[in-house]
Amino acid sequence: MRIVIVSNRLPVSITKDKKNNNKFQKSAGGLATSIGAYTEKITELSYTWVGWPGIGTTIKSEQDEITDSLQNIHCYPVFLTEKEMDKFYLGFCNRTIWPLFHYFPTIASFKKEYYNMYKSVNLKFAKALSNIINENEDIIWVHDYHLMLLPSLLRQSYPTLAIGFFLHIPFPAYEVFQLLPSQWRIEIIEGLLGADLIGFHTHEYTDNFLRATLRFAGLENHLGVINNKGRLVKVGTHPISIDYLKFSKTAKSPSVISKTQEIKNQFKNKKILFSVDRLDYTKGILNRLLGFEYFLDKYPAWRESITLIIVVVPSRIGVFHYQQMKKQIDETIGRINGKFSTVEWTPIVYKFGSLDFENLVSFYSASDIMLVTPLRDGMNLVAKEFIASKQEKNGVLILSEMAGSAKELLEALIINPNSIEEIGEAIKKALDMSKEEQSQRIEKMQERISRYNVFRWVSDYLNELNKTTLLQKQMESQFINQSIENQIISEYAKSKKRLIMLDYDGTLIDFVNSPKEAVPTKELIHLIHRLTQENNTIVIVSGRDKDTLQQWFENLNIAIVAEHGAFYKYPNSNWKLYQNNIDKSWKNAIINILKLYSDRLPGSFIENKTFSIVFHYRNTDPQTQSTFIPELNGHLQNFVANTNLKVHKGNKILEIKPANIGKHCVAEIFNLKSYDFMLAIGDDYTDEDMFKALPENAITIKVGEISTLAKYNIKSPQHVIKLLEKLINTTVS
Ligand SMILES: Nc1ncnc2c1ncn2[C@@H]1O[C@H](COP(=O)(O)OP(=O)(O)O[C@H]2O[C@H](CO)[C@@H](O)[C@H](O)[C@H]2O)[C@@H](O)[C@H]1O
Ligand SMILES: O=P(O)(O)OC[C@H](O)CO
Repeated sequence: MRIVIVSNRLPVSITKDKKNNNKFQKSAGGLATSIGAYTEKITELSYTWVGWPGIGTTIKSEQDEITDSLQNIHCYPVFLTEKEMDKFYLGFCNRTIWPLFHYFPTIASFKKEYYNMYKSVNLKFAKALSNIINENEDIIWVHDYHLMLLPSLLRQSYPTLAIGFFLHIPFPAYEVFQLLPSQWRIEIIEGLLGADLIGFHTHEYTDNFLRATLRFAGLENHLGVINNKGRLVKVGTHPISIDYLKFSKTAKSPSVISKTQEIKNQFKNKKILFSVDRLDYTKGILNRLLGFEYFLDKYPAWRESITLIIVVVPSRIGVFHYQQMKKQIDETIGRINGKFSTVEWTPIVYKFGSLDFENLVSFYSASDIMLVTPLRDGMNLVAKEFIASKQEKNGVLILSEMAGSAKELLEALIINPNSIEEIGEAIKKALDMSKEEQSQRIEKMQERISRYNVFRWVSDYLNELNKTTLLQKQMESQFINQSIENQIISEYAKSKKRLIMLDYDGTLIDFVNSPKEAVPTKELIHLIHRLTQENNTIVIVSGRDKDTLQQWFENLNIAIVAEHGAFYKYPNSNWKLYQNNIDKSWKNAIINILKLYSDRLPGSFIENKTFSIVFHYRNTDPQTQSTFIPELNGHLQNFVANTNLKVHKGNKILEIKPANIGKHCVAEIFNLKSYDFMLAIGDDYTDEDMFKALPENAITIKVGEISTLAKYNIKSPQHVIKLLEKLINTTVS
């Protein structure tokens, strides 16, 4: 078993040294830090990490050299050209998705050329992976917003491959996701649904994704499991964490203890406020500075007794808004320092660059207050790293409620980062907090992060992925397999007189938006015609009205059962009523109720059949359906209580009909004993009546995965058609 981690960026980036030799440098950012912490200690699985090596060479010999050297550190490169990086990485990833998913829609750019390049780079990753994938051995774990189309691209070639996807940034609310052009947003959702497990940091992001899936792809979920055309996809919350022990041990190491002391000495008699981020407008660095200014203005007694150390690592400098942010940060720091500095004191100490690990932990450890103020952040690891480094259990974390980590680090001082006052007042509150309270709060947070560390995160995620693939296999085992199919074909071939009962919608043809559009294709008519050529009685057993069925199948030599059994006709004969005196007096009352609801639910309509009434809601807003339909169903159920009517919930319909009308009628209409082969296929609740009424030797098949009275399940109408074709071809050959 091998785990293949796929992310845009490899954990190392290659740069050139002065002699033009390749030099490896650790990649910055949360994804590389968190997954890197896991791969550093990985023992139970072998692994390969696939991604961009930070260099855009197109020279084959150079690429080969890089590929070879990366192999030693379990990495496999996907080379992206400068043009690809420009339109894919700086373009769609960081000018479209990043701002949009972080709720900055006004700076998001919606350029088609960016999206086209995004598609083509995702395809490039899929092709690169095809060089190394072993479908039966590998688990593929795709990471982050750069590669949201990749899961379904892989799924097309590898139907049984275990694929996980994790999004490191927020998945936004429906209204924000909706801002993407319609084709892009549906392709993104479908792209993600190629995975077996889709993970998010918080329940909020999970809910947002499930809502978008319902609205834009019409797919419902049951406890986070989506059935995507016969494939199960689990959507779940997996809050990422850190290597707690690495931080806590390093904080206690002699060299860090001594560095911590050095920092404290450097800022003697001053409280240290600390912050560290990638340069990003989402991180709320400006508001943090303004909050500090507010504090210094409002509490002048603290001046000269407090210093803010702010470290910002360069990031995505090719995007305008990042350059602009850098400029604003520089100017604001200059202005605040100009306003408050004295000969002996500079309020803000600013480093634009990276800190190595020991220095980072020393600063966490030395600081009294940590400021984490993102305007929006998927999780934010910095907050957790600070807590893990606080081995003396002193210090206060000020944390934005817009960070995913605020859902877990409840003992932090939680602030709204848009409020300069809240940031400033939180600094004051932190300074006033007793040592005892600081220690109690930190201890609780440490307990949580040490337990739920990055290794636990990985193992929980992989367990969940494994469970989902097992669930899928379990579901698959219900379906007709090759040996059952062979058995059916052989029984068919041996038999002399056959009765084949086929439901129509959802069995021979997929559901469509308007029932009138579900006209049988020429191919389907031809198939049924060929079926009737043999010693077969073919019956279409449908809930549709008799006139429609008559019109669609008029030239075929088949029997038809219409309106779920209210009417029937044998081949080449006239329609008959299954029962005389069927009561219709109830219909107006039901129609009046349904009209009230239909007026309130745009897209719904009422179908008035001879003996039943159907409320169709396929084309209505999926979100509204979830509250509206149970309400209507409840109303109807109460209304029909103590009558001989029944309300049935079908595929995006509610149908009201007399209880004694049903597809069980096939057992009476046809002389079942005269047939030596009986096959019934249907997808609907009404087909269960047919399955139940047939004798033990009948072959009954349900379309879809739902539990059923039928002997077997089959995946889809397309599979039904294939099975019927095989039956014909068997006897013909
Ligand atoms: N100046 C500096 N010097 C040295 N190290 C520095 C540094 N600035 C930042 N770092 C390190 O880089 C990492 C940053 O991770 P974050 O989670 O804070 O944000 P990021 O946006 O990169 O990650 C994305 O992925 C992570 C993981 O899923 C999510 O938490 C987050 O919301 C999402 O945006 C931390 O490990 C931090 O220590
Ligand atoms: O530097 P980037 O653009 O690869 O971003 C790194 C962050 O971890 C993104 O999640």
